Amino acid sequence: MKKIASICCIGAGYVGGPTMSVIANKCPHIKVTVVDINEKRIKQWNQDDVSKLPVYESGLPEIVKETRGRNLFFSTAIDEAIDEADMIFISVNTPTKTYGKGKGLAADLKYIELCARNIARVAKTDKIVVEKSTLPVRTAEAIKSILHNTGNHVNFEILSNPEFLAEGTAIDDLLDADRVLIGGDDTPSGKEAKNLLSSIYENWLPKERILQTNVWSSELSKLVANAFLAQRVSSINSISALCEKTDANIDEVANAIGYDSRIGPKFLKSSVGFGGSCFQKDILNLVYIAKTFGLNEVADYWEQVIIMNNYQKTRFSDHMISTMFNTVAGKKIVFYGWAFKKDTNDTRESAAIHVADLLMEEQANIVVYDPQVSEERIYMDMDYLGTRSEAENRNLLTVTSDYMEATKDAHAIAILTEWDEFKTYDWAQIHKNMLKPAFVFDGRRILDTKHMKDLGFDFYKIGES
Ligand SMILES: NC(=O)c1ccc[n+]([C@@H]2O[C@H](COP(=O)([O-])OP(=O)(O)OC[C@H]3O[C@@H](n4cnc5c(N)ncnc54)[C@H](O)[C@@H]3O)[C@@H](O)[C@H]2O)c1
Ligand SMILES: O=c1ccn([C@@H]2O[C@H](COP(=O)(O)OP(=O)(O)O[C@H]3O[C@H](CO)[C@@H](O)[C@H](O)[C@H]3O)[C@@H](O)[C@H]2O)c(=O)[nH]1
Repeated sequence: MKKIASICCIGAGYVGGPTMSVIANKCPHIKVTVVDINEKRIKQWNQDDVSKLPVYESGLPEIVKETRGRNLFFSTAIDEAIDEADMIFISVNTPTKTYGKGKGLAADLKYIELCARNIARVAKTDKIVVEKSTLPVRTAEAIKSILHNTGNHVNFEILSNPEFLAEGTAIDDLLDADRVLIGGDDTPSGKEAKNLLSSIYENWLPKERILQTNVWSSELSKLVANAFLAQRVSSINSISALCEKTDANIDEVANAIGYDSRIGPKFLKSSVGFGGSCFQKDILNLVYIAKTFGLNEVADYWEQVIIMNNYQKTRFSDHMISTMFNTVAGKKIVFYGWAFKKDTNDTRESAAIHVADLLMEEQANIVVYDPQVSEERIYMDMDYLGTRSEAENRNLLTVTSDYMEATKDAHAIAILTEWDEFKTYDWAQIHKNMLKPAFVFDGRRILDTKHMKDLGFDFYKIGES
């Protein structure tokens, strides 16, 4: 078996950056170059101060500091890196299509195709091309077709190696992955490529955790894993609505069912709704694939997970409005948290965006505090929705770095992200600062109901009557 001496990864985002940092760190004998068309992002990856990397992940700065410049490089010289590499990972974004056929459902593969064409144009020696991005089933076929029709007699082996890391715990997830999935052809060269990729992960993971499948099983498993995880969140959130109408408590119900070893305790935390760049996109993709094959019942079944998630976000904002005497116009509402979950600066599909949008439709004045998300990002999220003008967004929503000052004369606080620091705030002081009745809407179930009520708050916690 030949050896891999040089890897190139196209896409220096939330997956490409951390994944390649860990590979480079664990494989000092391999040169790893991460390339991107986004010059600003590459500059950020290369800056001296590793606390300001473009991706905020615990443990990442230390790994980058140790490895960058040794065998880890970030660059915009894409062609050069492709030319030099034995193995090329494609880790570019695959958002939901916003135009044309499959609009709103299918994955937009234009970035993937551009990568494939770039590789086809530049490669002069045989390459293993690895799909790291999440892709619809049979995308590898399309990539293969582009690469095999270049006419320059280079052999390409295409592998699917979807990533399962979750943001906020990316480094731990990579270092101690439950499993690594490698899909590829069962031809001799396909098997050799799978084994070569496997040998990279074997530098730090036990061989039993590295699964080899055919390429389509691998592509489909990624979508299905996310669909199952999201389904658990939507299932528990559907029950949270029922708990609010009865005297049941959603954490007690989750705990009770999670004790059943067949169900298990994880991913049963009720919330204002799941966000993140993957769950919704991947389920929509699954729905689209099912519809394409005429499997409408299958499509409807999975679509319900998203319908329930949208319901949860709307239900939360509707409850805020009805509790505050059916009007929030001109009222100051402080948002604690904007990221889609704690310990990340990623805001894609964050429930906070949708809750803010609905409240702003009612003319509320939103003040956002998030320990990691920038003001620029928050305005980009709101402007992207296109609900109102940029000027109106800036008029109705402001961003603060002072979580305590923000509560002065506020009518309400809504907790949209479960950042640990929110639990340690001086809530007695916050109560003093606010107008009365002082409303707190806990969309993440992080505050103690009795304590908050004892302090005098009008307190609502999702999943509790
Ligand atoms: N974010 C996650 O937690 C996560 C986890 C598992 C899988 N995934 C999947 O991994 C893929 C990447 O996700 P991400 O969150 O890292 O995306 P991202 O948007 O953070 O990063 C993608 C990067 O690719 C670059 N890019 C796009 N086209 C390019 C081209 N032609 N040449 C060079 N660079 C190009 C973009 O500039 C961007 O920096 C997606 O398919 C996603 O579904 C994401
Ligand atoms: O019990 C739970 C668990 C999660 N969430 C929410 O669900 C969303 C997604 O959370 P999580 O899965 O932890 O983060 P992601 O980074 O989106 O990771 C998911 O999506 C990635 C991209 O495909 C996959 O690689 C991961 O395996 C998969 O967990 C977030 O808004 C969470 O707040 C809940 O509300 N309740």
